Amino acid sequence: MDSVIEDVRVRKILDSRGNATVEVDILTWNGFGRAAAPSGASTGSREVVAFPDGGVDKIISEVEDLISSELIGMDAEDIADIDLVLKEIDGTDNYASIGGNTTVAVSMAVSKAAAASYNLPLYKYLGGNLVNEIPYPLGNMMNGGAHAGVNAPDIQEFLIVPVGANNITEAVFANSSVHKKLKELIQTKDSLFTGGKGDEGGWIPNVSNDVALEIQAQACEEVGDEIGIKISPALDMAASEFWDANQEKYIYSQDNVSRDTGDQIEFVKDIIETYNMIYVEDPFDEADFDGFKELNSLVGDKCFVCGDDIFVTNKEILAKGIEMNAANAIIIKPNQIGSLSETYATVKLAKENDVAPVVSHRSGETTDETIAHLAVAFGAPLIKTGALGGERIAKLNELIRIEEELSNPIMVKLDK
Ligand SMILES: O=C(O)[C@@H](CO)OP(=O)(O)O
Ligand SMILES: [Mg+2]
Repeated sequence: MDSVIEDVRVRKILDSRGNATVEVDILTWNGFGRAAAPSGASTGSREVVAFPDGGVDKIISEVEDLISSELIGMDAEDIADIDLVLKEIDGTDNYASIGGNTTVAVSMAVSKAAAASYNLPLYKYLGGNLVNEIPYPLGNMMNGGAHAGVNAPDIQEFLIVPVGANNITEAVFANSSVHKKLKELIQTKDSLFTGGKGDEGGWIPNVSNDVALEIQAQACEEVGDEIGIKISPALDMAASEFWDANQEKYIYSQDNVSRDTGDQIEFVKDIIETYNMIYVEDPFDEADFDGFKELNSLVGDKCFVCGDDIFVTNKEILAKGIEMNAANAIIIKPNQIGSLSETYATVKLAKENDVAPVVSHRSGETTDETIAHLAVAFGAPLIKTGALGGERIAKLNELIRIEEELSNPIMVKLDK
């Protein structure tokens, strides 16, 4: 009774890139939940459709009433049924008619309303009372590729993990210190640097991929020494973005080099070993399961080899990856798959097979903090949500609040 849905509101709001997205309010008899959908720039081709033609305006004018007339009277606790109803309203297998961004925002808002109806925070409502592990934040330090301008490195994200941090506050401040240090280091290598930042708040240096890797490692070491904890470098290469299917090569335009899959395996392995990378995401094109498999067999014991565009939070595609042993980690982005229950099914399959779920933001974000709760509820070892910028710190600061609320919080144990 407490969680019966009484009202559904959908509105058009801004995201961090200045594009339109949806925000959904769900009112129950005794609670309220609000969630907004993010959006990607380097999207996997098998992600569900974000919005149909007509965009958010079509959702407001044509879809809001359809959704609210179905959902009002349903119990927000019945998230699996609600997600099915949304799928039925949509009627396609990839949310092409009402948009996965619409359905994911409804799905998350419904769960938040259900939690609020019983006066529980979302992480506790979903994860249970015994949940006490905090994920390490993968902080975004420098941006290239589709998240930056023309003269930036081809590698999309130079990330770090403060693996020695004892709590989330120490972790997020370690990340912001490395971000500050990198500003100084970039200035020594790039005389034209104006302090420009990419979509996720990382700096955009006008340097080669190699120089970026070097200063990334230097910043980790110097700040790590200053504050007395280990900080490890990590990458999201987003390699689908610079894979040329005709030439069958990875094109590094900033360095004037192209690499076939064999060269790419060697190149990435070498980077991982030289810099002790703890995590590398999308080192190959989304269709290159064999490249993933080979790299995972070479370095999977010491590095998270993580699939984003290759798996798109899709349980069936992950099953193929598990069968091939293509990766030991998977990016979890609820809007790639369109609902909370489908997201959970993928997380469950990953965990059952020792594939680490890494809950992630998108490059276009809002101040919605839901993924902080999902990461804790799912027991994710890592959360990827930037380091700075209002829409990024919304999640990081929420993790600080969650940690404060827990009676016996611990940082999750990383097995790399
Ligand atoms: O590639 C990624 O992992 C994400 C987030 O960092 O970018 P986008 O949202 O553009 O897909
Ligand atoms: Mg990625």
